[in-house]
Amino acid sequence: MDNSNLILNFVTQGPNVGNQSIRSKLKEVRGGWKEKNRVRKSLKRELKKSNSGSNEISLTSTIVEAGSNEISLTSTNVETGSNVLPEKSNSKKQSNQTNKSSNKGDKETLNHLNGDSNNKTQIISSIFTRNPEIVDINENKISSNNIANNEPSNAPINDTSFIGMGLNVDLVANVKNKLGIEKPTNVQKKAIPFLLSSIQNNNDTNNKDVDIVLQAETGSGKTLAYLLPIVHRLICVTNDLQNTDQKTRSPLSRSVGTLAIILTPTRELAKQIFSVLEILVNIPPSRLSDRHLAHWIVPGSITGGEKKQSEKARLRKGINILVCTPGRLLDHLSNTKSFIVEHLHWLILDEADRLLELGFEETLQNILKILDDRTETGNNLKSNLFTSPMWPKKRQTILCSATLKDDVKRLVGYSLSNPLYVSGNDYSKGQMYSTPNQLKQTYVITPAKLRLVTLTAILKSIFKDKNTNHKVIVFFSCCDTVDFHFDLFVNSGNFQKDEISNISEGDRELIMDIDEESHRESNSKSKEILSTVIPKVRLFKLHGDLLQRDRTTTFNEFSKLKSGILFCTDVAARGLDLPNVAKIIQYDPPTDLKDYVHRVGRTARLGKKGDAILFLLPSEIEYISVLKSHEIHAEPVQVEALLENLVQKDKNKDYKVIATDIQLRFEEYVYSDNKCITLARKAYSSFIRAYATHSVSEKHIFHVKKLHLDVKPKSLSLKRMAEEDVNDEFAIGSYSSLLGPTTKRKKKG
Ligand SMILES: Nc1ncnc2c1ncn2[C@@H]1O[C@H](COP(=O)(O)OP(=O)(O)OP(=O)(O)O)[C@@H](O)[C@H]1O
Repeated sequence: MDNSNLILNFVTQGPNVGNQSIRSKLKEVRGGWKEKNRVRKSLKRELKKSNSGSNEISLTSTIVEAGSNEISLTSTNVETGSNVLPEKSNSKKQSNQTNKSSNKGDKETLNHLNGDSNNKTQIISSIFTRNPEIVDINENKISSNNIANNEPSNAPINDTSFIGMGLNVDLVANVKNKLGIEKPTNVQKKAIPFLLSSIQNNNDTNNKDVDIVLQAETGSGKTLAYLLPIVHRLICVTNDLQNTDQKTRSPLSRSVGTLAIILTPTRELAKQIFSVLEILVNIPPSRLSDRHLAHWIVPGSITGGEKKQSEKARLRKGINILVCTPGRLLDHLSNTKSFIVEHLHWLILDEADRLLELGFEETLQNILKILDDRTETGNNLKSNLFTSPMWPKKRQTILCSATLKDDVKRLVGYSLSNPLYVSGNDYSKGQMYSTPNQLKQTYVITPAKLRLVTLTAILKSIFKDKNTNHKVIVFFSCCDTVDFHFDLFVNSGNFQKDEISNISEGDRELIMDIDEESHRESNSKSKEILSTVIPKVRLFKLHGDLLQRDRTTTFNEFSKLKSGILFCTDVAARGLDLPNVAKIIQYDPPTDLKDYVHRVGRTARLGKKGDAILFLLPSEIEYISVLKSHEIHAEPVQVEALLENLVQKDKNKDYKVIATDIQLRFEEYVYSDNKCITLARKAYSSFIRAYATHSVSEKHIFHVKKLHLDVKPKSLSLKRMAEEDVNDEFAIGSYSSLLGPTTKRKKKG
């Protein structure tokens, strides 16, 4: 046989034939895993020879194309005694045959190979057969002028400057030098003057230090919109005090306690805000004098990631601007006596919708009550430190949100008094959501069986040019699906099927242990995790079940990175500023519309271009109308067009053949190891649970019952799933339609 066209065939035996002897012989082998692997392979070869006449044959074949790294693989179970030997043939003819035979009912697609159909039958997974018909009711309703108005809506604007708005010159210079920010965005232009109002509109008592609701689309710079005025006012207060009391440099110190609290829903966001704050207050000596303008201001972040005692110690010393998460704040307000909040002047509720969504409403109410009781503002402040007109006359509360749903409005009702609504956009007719104009939004209706290969096709096409940098975020609905797909994309590309697929469970466990050893060894050498499915691309995962330390590392690394893929849950959807993300893939639709807005908002930030694609099942098409009713317009993309991206090198190849090969490789990988199967099963059940959490208003589109009807018309139902939960085959079969693998399996052992 020619090396350039190497075909390997492995024939599986009945589950226990010869396995005992392999296992016992392997145990006798001395030496490391490499030696054991070598012996195992030779034993397997012997075993194969001696059993070549067996009646029940499960056949798998691997075609290795010389000169190419791409390994294509097909497999299935054959129930006759015929020995099936696929050969590499004219690939185009082969794919044509695949197409023609694609309707052959319950058996997997039969592919009679060119020229010798009598005894050479290749059977491939039928991911292209019996898929529901896709009727896109939205397609012809979309007119091109609805799509991605190219004028960026969240970009900095040229007609105003920060100095023109009244901000301190040195603060503005600092922002320019350290953050490269020169011009305000629309929301900053609108909000900052109101937040400086004590200074700007001193005579206008109606317009002084009002509470503010800040609603602006994602990536429009809301953080600086509230941080800049606070730091500015503290600088002005310092200057005022220095002018009245020339002898002291500044009588204000960190011991004055906490003057501003910024509440955020997640630790990541708290850390992000804190790092911006550190930059803002670290102003070099003024060009006009040698004074450090804000030297006394100590920012701090308390998010529960460290020991409570050390948090207490930091609070005792004094944190003037505190960024924190609600649970920890309430804890310290209730239990840390040295936590001084009597002089609090600003309270910011950032990502307010997310705060509520994570169930913090009661915590927020308790925090507000304690702060109301303990805060002394305006005339109640006895110290001379607070006589400057630059202090807000009362505690100013600012609520930020990219979306304004009813729960947020309720929160506004009891936490803000007579608030002023400032919006970065021209929200029309009670519009609650807005996405950046320049964001290109698309959707693809994908039959369940094609989801995984479609995702692979998109990722492969994005990274096909090795010299271009891309950052991509893929959103999943739950932690377990992130874990499963992460493992699949990290390991399945290197998976050598011949290593393990044809041996018993007992031997498999032994061998998997050996292989894990080697895997651990290679992983400890390199900290970077590369995908083997999308070669040479770094892969990250981020979700709430990971250790905080790992989450922080991932966030930091992915932020700095030029090229890579992040698999994540909605933990990364809110507020996180991950620079230069080019594409968002919503592999699982969001469980709430506002999550859609936040997810796509990780790209197209600050006027930059961005792309977002949403995966929908055929039963979920109506979701596009829901988006449209909220002025969110997405353009359809055909699944076939995306899959054609799989044909990269050999243009004569049929994308269906390649997609099937990829799918089967995934399947073989999943079936190779009990751990993978467990991951898959967990992913499946968590996926179903997450699916059940779609909001009531969208239940008619995303209903678990619909999902089952759509996914496996004949055999699937939730009840059946529960009964059969112990059965790997069934679980994987069910899972497969939704998450990936689709080949029907014979139950082993
Ligand atoms: N005027 C500006 N010009 C250029 N860049 C800016 C400007 N204002 C803020 N930025 C930068 O834009 C990025 C996004 O800002 P920020 O995180 O505050 O946006 P956001 O509106 O809060 O977004 P999200 O709703 O997604 O949380 C940050 O990296 C920030 O440094």
